[in-house]
Amino acid sequence: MVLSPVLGKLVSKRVVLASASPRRQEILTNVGLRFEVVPSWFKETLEKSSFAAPYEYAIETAKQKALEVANRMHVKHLRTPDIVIGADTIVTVDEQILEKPVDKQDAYRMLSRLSGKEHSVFTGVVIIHCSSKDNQLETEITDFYEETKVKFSDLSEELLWEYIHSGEPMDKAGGYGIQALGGMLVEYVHGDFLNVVGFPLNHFCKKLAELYCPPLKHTIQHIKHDSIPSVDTFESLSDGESESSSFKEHKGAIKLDSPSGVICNSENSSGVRTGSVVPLENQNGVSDSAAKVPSKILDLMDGFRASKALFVASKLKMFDHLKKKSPLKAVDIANEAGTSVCGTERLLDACTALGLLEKTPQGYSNTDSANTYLASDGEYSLHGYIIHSNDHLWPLFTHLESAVKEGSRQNHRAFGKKTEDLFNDYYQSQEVKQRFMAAMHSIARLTARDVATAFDLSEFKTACDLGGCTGALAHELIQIYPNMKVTVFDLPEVIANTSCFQPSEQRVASVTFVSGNFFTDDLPEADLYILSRVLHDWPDEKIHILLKKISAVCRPGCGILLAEMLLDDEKKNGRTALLQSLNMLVQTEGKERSGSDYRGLLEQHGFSKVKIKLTGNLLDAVLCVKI
Ligand SMILES: Cc1cn([C@@H]2O[C@H](COP(=O)(O)OP(=O)(O)OP(=O)(O)O)[C@@H](O)[C@H]2O)c(=O)[nH]c1=O
Repeated sequence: MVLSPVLGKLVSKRVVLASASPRRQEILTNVGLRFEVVPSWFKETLEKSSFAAPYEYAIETAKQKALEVANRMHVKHLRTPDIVIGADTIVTVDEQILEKPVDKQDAYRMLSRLSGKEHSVFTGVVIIHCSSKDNQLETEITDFYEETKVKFSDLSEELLWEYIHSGEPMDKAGGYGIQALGGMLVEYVHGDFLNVVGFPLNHFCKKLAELYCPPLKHTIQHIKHDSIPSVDTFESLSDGESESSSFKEHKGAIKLDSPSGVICNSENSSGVRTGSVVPLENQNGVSDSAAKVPSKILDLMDGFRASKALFVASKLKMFDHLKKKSPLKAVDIANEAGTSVCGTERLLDACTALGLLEKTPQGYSNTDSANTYLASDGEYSLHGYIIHSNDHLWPLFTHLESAVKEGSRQNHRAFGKKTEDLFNDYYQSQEVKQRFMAAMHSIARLTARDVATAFDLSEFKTACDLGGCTGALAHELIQIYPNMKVTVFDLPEVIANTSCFQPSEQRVASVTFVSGNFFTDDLPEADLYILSRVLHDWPDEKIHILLKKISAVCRPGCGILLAEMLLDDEKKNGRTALLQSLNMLVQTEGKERSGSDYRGLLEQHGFSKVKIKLTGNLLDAVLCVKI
């Protein structure tokens, strides 16, 4: 990947964003960084007058936010993160620091000060590298700030109040959001736009490049003093693992500053190569046509081949063999897996090109990602979900065309039987049941931390995870909220098979398993009801039945926590969630919904204060409280 090798250095690290700001999450998610969001509880109350310059205040606040999270995660015996990122954005005008307005009057005070003038927006950023020595947290802190100048037009009273009543100013420094309605107030911006939005991405990448990729001697002349190292410098650092499809479109179209070459695409179905710098004399006319190659479309055409290569390598346990011993030659792996040598070699080579394996003259080895996510014993292994995708979703997706024509699920076509109840199918054979539970478990393990920390849930003393399956989320919750007791409520055939998914060393006593059907049986009492990947299985009518039932047993102050992939309101961005909605079409009567859709459903049953959090992980979170 040309653009993201610096971020790629963070792939195998546990990165935490210590910020509740949805804008920061979005900026970092958009560039393919994988991170957990753990909002800081640090109160922004440092004495401003004790700082010589406003940026010092922003940096110190960012530092305190990040340190609070690093300490909390360490002290609570959670896995200490590798890196915590904190940020603080402030606006300064007439030597005054403006933070987020406390009420509409305060927003009016701020915006009228900014009217017709130039002001500065500073974001202080802190990157903390954490380690644990003798149970003590050790930190190495890197900080920086970015300043952007913004000028507002003269704002009339009417405009000011209309803007304030839109609600947009309230959670934003200086009382405006340049990325939305607030953009209409702005005459000019000098500097990094994203810095105003809340995170100076360019400067952040430079810092990472400084920290992780000190320039090699022979490339120094390519790096302008004030720029992110130019793409040919990144090229030599690129590790296939960091490849993310959202950047691929740029490939083949980018001409390097360096006179020595052009970037073209590695072998795809059109026979055009990608990813390497090709000297001019070797181009064979590729450079002219490369700009015209529709890389994104070609990648999509290849998408099913790549998925299937991953599925088959997982099914044949190749990542497990390589985790046990590596490097291994194709012939050794073929012997282990009982497969042909020529077929195995092609599969391993394809997996190497997909960035899942590394290949040297000594043989093949797993990448760090493959060890973590693809080997079946990895802590965050996706093996269960991959096998479910291969054995269950793949056949269903071959009938997508019928699903789209008919607007309904295709279980009868894929598996030759009509499904009256989705889960009947899953649970009638032991093998299918185990496979489905392993799939749900792997997604739950991967997302549980982000869901559990999306909001401060410490006020809820008891929780009931309806359809909580193996209890993965329940176990995460009691780690983070040690005083919480969690009941996992699921069908008897699920509860009977949870034992092999239980953690060995945790305080298991705080998690209780109760069997029942949430549509037909009484619900256990709880302060907080959790529905993780449940509502997306059902049409609105069924959701109303369930929410009505939960509402009836909820006392005022009790809550519901939803964990779902949230669609954007316009249903046009976020391909994972939109593809997941197709996934629901082929196998259920349900669908994915937006945060506003869920808000609407919840409010009809007396739940209010609906808060929506995009976590940057596969599942987002929605919290609401019964009034
Ligand atoms: C000027 C401006 C600011 N913001 C937001 O203002 C918040 C600043 O507050 P903070 O204290 O730095 O962050 P926070 O939101 O309280 O989150 P946290 O990091 O948890 O303290 C951040 O959200 C920014 O995006 C915009 O979205 N657009 C703009 O044009």
